Amino acid sequence: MRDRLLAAEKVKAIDWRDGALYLLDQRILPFEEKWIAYTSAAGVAEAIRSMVVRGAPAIGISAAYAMVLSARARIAEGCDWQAEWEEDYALLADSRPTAVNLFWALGRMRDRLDRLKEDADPLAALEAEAIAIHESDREANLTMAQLGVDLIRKHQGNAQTILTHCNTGALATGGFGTALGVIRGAFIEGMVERVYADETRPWLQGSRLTAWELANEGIPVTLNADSAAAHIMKTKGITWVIVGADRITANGDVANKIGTYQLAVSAMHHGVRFMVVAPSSTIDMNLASGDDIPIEERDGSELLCVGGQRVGAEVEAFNPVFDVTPADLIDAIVTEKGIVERPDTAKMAQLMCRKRLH
Ligand SMILES: CSC[C@@H](O)[C@@H](O)C(=O)COP(=O)(O)O
Repeated sequence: MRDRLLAAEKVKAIDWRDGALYLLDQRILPFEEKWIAYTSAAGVAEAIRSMVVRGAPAIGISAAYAMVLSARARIAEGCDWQAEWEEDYALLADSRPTAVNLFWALGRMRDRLDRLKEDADPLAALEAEAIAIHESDREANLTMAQLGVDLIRKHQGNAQTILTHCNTGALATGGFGTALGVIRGAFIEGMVERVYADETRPWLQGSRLTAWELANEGIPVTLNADSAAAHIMKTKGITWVIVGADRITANGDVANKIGTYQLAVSAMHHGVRFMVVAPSSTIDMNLASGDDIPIEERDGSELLCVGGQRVGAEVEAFNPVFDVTPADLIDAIVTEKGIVERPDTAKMAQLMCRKRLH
């Protein structure tokens, strides 16, 4: 299955070459495929903030490369380059608050620098670390896809009708996706009849990105309004809701794109299984529960305007872009270290002690 999964890796959103970070501009997909080259950490921080690049793992990978760009520029400037590198670190850490992969990747880059032998080349070491972070996310996607497919097979086998939310595919990761990776794997194995993709208001990751990724590969996909999800669960024979995550806490609570929580409540009501797929870099064992997760609120204009055109009345808009699904609504969390069914604090702690399966 691994080879067939690798052959399905067609789209990518992040490219590190010729000493620059290239990002596929996700603000204008699916109408235009435009790559932007970044050569400074400040540029990458702005790309994360403005969502040129988005999705928890992709944000972390981009930040890691940004720290290489920072080191190159700061070393060239001379003086106390590490102090200025720390300023870039803080700038990146401030770009988006919810996805913990950002802080995890930045932490790994700083650790690499701290462990550096005196005569070692810091730039080469940081670049190797960023590439390792990128590669290991790609590997994690492959492992999670295989584990997720096995889990589906264990419960129901073929003929899955799956509902998903946001975009968790190649555009959001270093490989071919977390939740969308499992869906891709299940399709390759002949197990998927149809995928329902929530449009994911207000940024439309579902209609612009997920529908585009799935349609490009010939995976049967139907787009629906977020508010149609409960009706679809009731009438369309949904077997699984499969989503990604931006931060999972020590008790198994999951922060993900706004609207995920109501999907989990609905899934429980309709007896539909609920799977979360995320690499261990998304797990934050420092937070006891989802109540502690900082939830990003973005500008109200994202709600009040569509395609740059004002559609809402002249009122204030509240735009939290993530929510927290409590662990007791989740059937399984699939990671590259293994699967946790019916997550709780003890099971999450056991999972984090395990080695990666690849
Ligand atoms: C593999 S991506 C998992 C999550 O990052 C994804 O579901 C999500 O919520 C992305 O939010 P976004 O605001 O588009 O960065």
